[in-house]
Amino acid sequence: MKRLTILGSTGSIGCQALEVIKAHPDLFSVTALVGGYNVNKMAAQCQEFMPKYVAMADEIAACALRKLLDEKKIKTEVISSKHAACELAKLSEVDQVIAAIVGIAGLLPTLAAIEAGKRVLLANKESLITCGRIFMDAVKKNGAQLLPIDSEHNAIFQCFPQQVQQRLGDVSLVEQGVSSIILTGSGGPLRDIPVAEFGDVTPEQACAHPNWSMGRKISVDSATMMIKDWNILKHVGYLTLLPSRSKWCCIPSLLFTPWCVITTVVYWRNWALLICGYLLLMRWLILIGLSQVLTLSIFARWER
Ligand SMILES: NC(=O)C1=CN([C@@H]2O[C@H](COP(=O)(O)OP(=O)(O)OC[C@H]3O[C@@H](n4cnc5c(N)ncnc54)[C@H](OP(=O)(O)O)[C@@H]3O)[C@@H](O)[C@H]2O)C=CC1
Ligand SMILES: CC(=O)[C@@H](O)[C@H](O)COP(=O)(O)O
Repeated sequence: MKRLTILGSTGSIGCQALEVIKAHPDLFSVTALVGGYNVNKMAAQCQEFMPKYVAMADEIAACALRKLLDEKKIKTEVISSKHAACELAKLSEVDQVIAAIVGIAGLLPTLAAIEAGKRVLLANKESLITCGRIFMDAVKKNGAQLLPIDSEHNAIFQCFPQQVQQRLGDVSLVEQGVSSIILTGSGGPLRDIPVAEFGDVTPEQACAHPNWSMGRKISVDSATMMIKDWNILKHVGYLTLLPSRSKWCCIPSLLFTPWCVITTVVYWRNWALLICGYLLLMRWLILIGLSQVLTLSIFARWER
């Protein structure tokens, strides 16, 4: 039984992670949840998953949550200090941490989990974009594991042999025979809107991705294609690849695939190429990460 802390449990990735856990109660259990300000959603999650601890982003949200939990006689301990999320990320009784707080707020709790030597399933792109080298050094120093669970990085990860997967951040992909890596981009909801009309686009339009159901920040990053720049920056930190040392390609004009099925192509020096993608289910990636299998050898029960 793997015991988990979920950072950002009230968000899109967090809720999907809880769906995975709910479908596999014999394999995974929730020890701690961390949310921001969505008190009602957190109360519902506490009622369903009975975590031992919860952290909220501020004391107002924590007080409101304590009140709701008291009414329902739920015993979860609710905290909200400055370091509350970090404390729950490094609990000794926790095996794995899902890092799915959006933005820079996710940095310190994720780093705390790494410093505690946890296996970290990383959705928070921002940590590697801003602090890739620091994070990868901390992974090595503390014997932690970092597994990407956003679609692009997980797809690349799946294309590598196990000896590379186990040494990411500490191995030269060029020396391992990788020639280049291509990301695809769908263009999201604005794909067919001329740039000249972007000024009239509403937040709701920008967040209405035709294929993925994601939080608002990542949806806007996808709609503006900024997400692809983020992803390249993130690769540089995560894979220890400097753009000058390897050919980095992100060619939306060539690989503008509206379906979001193939996310990555890895070219090898021997002319082999490995293509990976997912059928629009973040739950698959989460399950692969949680179950510690590197290939799709586990059958997802909710699909039966
Ligand atoms: N959604 C997806 O399919 C994908 C997401 N990602 C990445 O995963 C991360 C999460 O994305 P997503 O789930 O879409 O985002 P959401 O906006 O849906 O959720 C964000 C989560 O972060 C929490 N949060 C926000 N601010 C704070 C804070 N100050 N302290 C503690 N918690 C906070 C929110 O809490 P609350 O709502 O309670 O305020 C919520 O639980 C992002 O970095 C994104 O780039 C990567 C690949 C795919
Ligand atoms: C689900 C996920 O991880 C996103 O990063 C997604 O891949 C965005 O892709 P598009 O911007 O190409 O739609």
